[in-house]
Amino acid sequence: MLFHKKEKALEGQLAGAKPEKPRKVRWSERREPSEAGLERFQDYLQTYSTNKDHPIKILCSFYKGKQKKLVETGFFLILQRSPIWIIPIATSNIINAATNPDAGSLEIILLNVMVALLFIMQNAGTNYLATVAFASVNRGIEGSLRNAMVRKLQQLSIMFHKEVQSGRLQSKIMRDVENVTELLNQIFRTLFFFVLDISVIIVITLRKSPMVFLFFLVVVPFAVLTMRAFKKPVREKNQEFRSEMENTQGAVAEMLEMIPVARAHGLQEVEISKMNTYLNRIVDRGYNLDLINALFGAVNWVVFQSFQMICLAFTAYLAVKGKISVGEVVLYQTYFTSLVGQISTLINIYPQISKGLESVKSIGDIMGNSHVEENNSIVPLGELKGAVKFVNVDFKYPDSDKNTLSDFTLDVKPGESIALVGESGAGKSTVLNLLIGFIPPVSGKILIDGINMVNLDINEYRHQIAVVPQNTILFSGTILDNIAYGLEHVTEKEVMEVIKDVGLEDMIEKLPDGIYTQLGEHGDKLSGGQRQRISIARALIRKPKIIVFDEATSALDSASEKKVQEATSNMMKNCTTFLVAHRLSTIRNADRIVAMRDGKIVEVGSYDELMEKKGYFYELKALQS
Ligand SMILES: Nc1ncnc2c1ncn2[C@@H]1O[C@H](COP(=O)(O)OP(=O)(O)OP(=O)(O)O)[C@@H](O)[C@H]1O
Repeated sequence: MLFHKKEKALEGQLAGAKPEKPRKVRWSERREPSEAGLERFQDYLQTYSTNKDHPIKILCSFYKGKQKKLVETGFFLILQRSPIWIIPIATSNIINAATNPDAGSLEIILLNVMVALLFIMQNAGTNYLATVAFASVNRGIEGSLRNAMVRKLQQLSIMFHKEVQSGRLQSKIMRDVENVTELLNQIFRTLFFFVLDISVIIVITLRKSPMVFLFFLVVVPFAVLTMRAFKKPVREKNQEFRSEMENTQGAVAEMLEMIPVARAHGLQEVEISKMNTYLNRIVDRGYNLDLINALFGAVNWVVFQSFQMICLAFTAYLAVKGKISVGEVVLYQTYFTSLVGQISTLINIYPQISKGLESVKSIGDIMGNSHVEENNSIVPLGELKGAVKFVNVDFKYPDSDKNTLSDFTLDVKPGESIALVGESGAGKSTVLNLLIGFIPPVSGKILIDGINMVNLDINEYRHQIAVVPQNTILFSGTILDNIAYGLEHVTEKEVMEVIKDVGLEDMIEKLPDGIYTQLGEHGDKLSGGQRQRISIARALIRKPKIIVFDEATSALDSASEKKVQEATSNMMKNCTTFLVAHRLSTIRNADRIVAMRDGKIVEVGSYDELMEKKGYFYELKALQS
């Protein structure tokens, strides 16, 4: 956008910043090219549609095209892990050499120390290389998965977005993807190490002493299960504590939201005592958790050490009987610890694995959702003229048992202004939603410049219309960013013109940064009326051929509204206007007023015609005056 350069310069001046030195591009800045992102998006859609109930298959497909990196990661992980298997062997050899000294003992000790040191040293490098290779795969999956979800959310119908809480969608994009990344990490690292360690230990033990192998086969599962039994109460208390924390988190969020309401009604103490109940419960649960952690931690330690002593007793017995060497006693002791540790870790991460698999499924609520807005693009629209024709349109919301709109027929010429009036729930916003293409008619058709809307490229159409919604939506950015939202070529003069049209020039002049003033989140620093005017300016600057106002001036006082109307009337001569307003004086200048009741058109005519007719519109007007 033309203004961005200037804005950056302005920021630089304010901060007194020096020009930055060229620097190396970091991983986080290496963006996936958009075609690759699109290809990956298609892959994810395909995966989620064909493997709906198979999270493991979905998970495997995330690695598509990354096999080379995975092999590289595996190679470095094996090297990284190798000291764990080599050190006990070297230690065993050294102890054997030391306990049975002869002429070659010192050489054996030196050689084993050197080999062990070599394996230890390489760990630093291979650990780093494994992490780099693995992180690039996993972070890549994390990024492209979020990217695909964002793309899909932009495609899902407005009805879907109205029905699903935005908080749930946010949690899917952030928390669920995080769980999946964690799962990928766990699966690859923990499972890989588990399989490697167990295989190496089995092979070495089987070759050296089948008797010790049999002992491991019986005692290791027994040790793991006993330790697990003692851990169960700790896990349960942990879960209770976690769920209490989650409840409290929800309550804190609600309390923060309610602060203005509570303050306005003098209910601070009620809120404090409500929160105290939650906070006290956390204290109790936390205290119980600490006690049980300490108690069972100690019991667990005792069980583990006892089993180690059993293992030591058994291998020492074999050594006394001359079946194994003293060094091998140490070797098997280390392997025993490693086996018990590995199996326990695997069991402990099981909840994390099942949480991750749940998240893989939960992401499917977005990726596998079929409520996508249809865009047939059969007939090119070209330059929009603004003719709109509703022909016998019926509409029914999916969960509703009766039609919201019935037999709605209206022929609107280019440049005409139409006001929709009627009681709350009459169906006015539904007509506007149909016109924008947010919802399709159940029967009947809508023609835009004579073309059935279902055959249009809906994006091409929407680029030529503008909508001022009931609830003004601003984003954190400058006033300029908010007005020129999505437009690439806008001049300062054009922005200032629309600002003048909506009567915001006085306010902007008083701001030290003018149109470059940063708005807070959702434009919180502005009044309702100011926000609405920015929203109108955003629509006007697009020079649309059809403009839709849904209660767009409700937050303005009558004088401001009149000013906005006068200023925008010139511009609106060139475009078809659809307007919904509860304040009936607002629609006085509309070419035609369409009065609606229960989803049907009751009357159509100019303001004077309808007032003269003394019908439904006249009654509505009388109620307001
Ligand atoms: N997503 C939805 N699902 C089911 N019913 C809906 C949905 N949105 C609106 N309705 C129903 O459709 C009817 C028409 O709603 P609409 O919002 O079009 O009325 P309106 O005339 O614009 O009302 P208001 O002036 O209060 O904005 C109402 O009865 C409403 O309850």
